[in-house]
Amino acid sequence: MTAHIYAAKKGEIAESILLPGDPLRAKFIAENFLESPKCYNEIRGMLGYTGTYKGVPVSVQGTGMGMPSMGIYSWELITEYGVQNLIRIGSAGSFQENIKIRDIVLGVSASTDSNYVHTFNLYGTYAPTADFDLLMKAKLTADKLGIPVHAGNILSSDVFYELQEGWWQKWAKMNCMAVEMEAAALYMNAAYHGVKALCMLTISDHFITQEQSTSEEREKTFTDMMKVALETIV
Ligand SMILES: O=P(O)(O)O[C@H]1O[C@H](CO)[C@@H](O)[C@H]1O
Ligand SMILES: O=c1cc[nH]c(=O)[nH]1
Repeated sequence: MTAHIYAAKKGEIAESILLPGDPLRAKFIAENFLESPKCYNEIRGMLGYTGTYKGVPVSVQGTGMGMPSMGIYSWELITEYGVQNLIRIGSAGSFQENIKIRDIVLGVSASTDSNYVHTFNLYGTYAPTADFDLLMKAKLTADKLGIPVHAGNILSSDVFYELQEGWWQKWAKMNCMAVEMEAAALYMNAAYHGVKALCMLTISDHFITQEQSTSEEREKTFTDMMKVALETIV
C-alpha cells in the first residue's frame, strides 16, 4: 500500500513491469498481450494490471506525464512492491531525419532539463543511463523479431510546449535522437535503488517533417514496441 497505488497488496505487482505514460496504453497491453490480467490500481485513473506473458508474471502500469509523476510511480513500485525490471514504453518526438515516424528508439542515456536530480545531492552532473543488461537484451530481442531499433541519447524534458527559438536543433546537433518527458527520472530512481530500467520509445511525431500520430494511434498501435518490451522481460 502506497500513497498512489494503495489498493494493491504486496505480491500483486510482478518483478517486471512495463510503464507507458498513458494509462489507456496500459489497459490496451493488459487486454491484448497478457493472459488473465487483473487490475490492481485505478487510483487517479492511473491503471495498473498484473497478468502473465508466456507464463511469466508481468505488470503494466500507467505513469502519467512528466518527471514528477514518473518519479512517484517508479519510486513506489521499487520501494514498496519490490519491482526489479522497469521498462518505460513511451512516445517521443524525433529530432533526426533518419529517425522516422513509428521508428523505435532505445534510450541508452537520457539528457534532461529537469531538476529531479537535486534530491540525490550530488557534486557534479549526473548522467542518467539505462541498465546495460536490459538494453542489450532489448536490442537482441528486436533483432530476433526483425524489428529495427535506434539506440542512443534521448532528451527527457519538463516542457512539452517549449518556447525557446531553436531549442530542439541544439539537441539534434548533439546527436540527441528524440524528446520525451520521463526517462531521466526513471533512470535516476532505478540507479539509486539498484534495480534495472530501460526506456523504449516509438516516434509519434517529427520535428522536421511535422508528422503527428493521433492519440488513438499512440494508445493502441505501438504494438512492435510492446512486443519487444514483453519479449525482453520474459
Ligand atoms: O506517450 P507517453 O508514454 O506518455 O510519452 C510521451 O507523451 C507525453 C506527451 O504527450 C509525455 O508523457 C511523453 O513522455
Ligand atoms: O514528450 C513528447 C512526446 C512526443 N512528442 C513530443 O514532442 N514530446
